[in-house]
Amino acid sequence: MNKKIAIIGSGNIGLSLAKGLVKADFAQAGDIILTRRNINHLKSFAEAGFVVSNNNNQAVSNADVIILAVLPQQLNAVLDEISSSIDSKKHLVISVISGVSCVAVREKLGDDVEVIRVMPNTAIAIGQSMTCLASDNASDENIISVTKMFETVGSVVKINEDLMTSATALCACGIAFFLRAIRAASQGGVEIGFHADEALKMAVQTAKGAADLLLLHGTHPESEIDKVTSPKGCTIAGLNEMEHNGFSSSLIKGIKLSALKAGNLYTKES
Ligand SMILES: NC(=O)C1=CN([C@@H]2O[C@H](COP(=O)(O)OP(=O)(O)OC[C@H]3O[C@@H](n4cnc5c(N)ncnc54)[C@H](O)[C@@H]3O)[C@@H](O)[C@H]2O)C=CC1
Ligand SMILES: O=C(O)[C@@H]1CCC=N1
Repeated sequence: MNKKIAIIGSGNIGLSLAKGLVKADFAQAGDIILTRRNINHLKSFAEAGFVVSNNNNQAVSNADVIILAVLPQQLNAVLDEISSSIDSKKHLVISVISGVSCVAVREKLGDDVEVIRVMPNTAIAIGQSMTCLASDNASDENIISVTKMFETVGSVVKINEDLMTSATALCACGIAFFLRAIRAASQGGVEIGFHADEALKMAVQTAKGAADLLLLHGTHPESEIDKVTSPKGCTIAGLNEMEHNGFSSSLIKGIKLSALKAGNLYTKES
């Protein structure tokens, strides 16, 4: 892509995205402007060729695609700051911010600005994001081009905007949920005899294998589980013990709470 990209708010997700886009050869580091209030934190990125700045307006003026990646509670100040530099004919605005509608972004930036909400996860840094995308006013052309952009760094699903907070919980927060499950498995591994480093390696590869089975076979988890659970065997014994202790229920409840929270992270007044 020969368009310039400004990432406004280069923290965890902004930097993961920047790394992923360069790794995927979608953009050159020099075509990505990273902003942050304290650019000392972006030293390694500047050394890697990214343009770094603490001037959001200058970044917006020098870019075509504006990616908003600050925290919800930091957004209003940023929108007020950049609104005069936004040109609806030139700029496409992409927001990765949880719980903020396209309408809310346009209320500050202007009615005719095209806004696309995108919900990636941190695996975007290695091209493995599950990214959900929604918009209420973007042209088909821009939806297609943003879909292609995020497909270079993972899978993309277009959803209705009202499901965006659910996507946040399942996919963006989901990274943490699965990581915690892997950590717990490795802790179990230590208790039954492995050193921590080997237990972690074993748990990680086993989790990867489980996910890949579903991706490559296109099967339902339960059908793969059926292949592991020998009658009167040790898998079903362990699995049922986990269920008696609320394994599925606790994941479901956590995802529901995260989705609820994701919908309440932003207030227009903040
Ligand atoms: N971390 C994640 O896995 C994901 C986060 N998100 C969303 O992305 C947004 C950012 O999340 P994180 O990266 O986790 O937060 P973060 O706190 O790591 O990053 C936010 C960055 O914005 C910078 N910032 C704050 N005010 C600024 C300003 N006025 N000008 C320029 N930079 C400014 C901060 O210095 C910080 O580096 C949030 O809205 C979150 O909901 C979405 C998907 C996944
Ligand atoms: O925890 C959060 O609020 C952000 C949104 C999705 C992932 N991290």
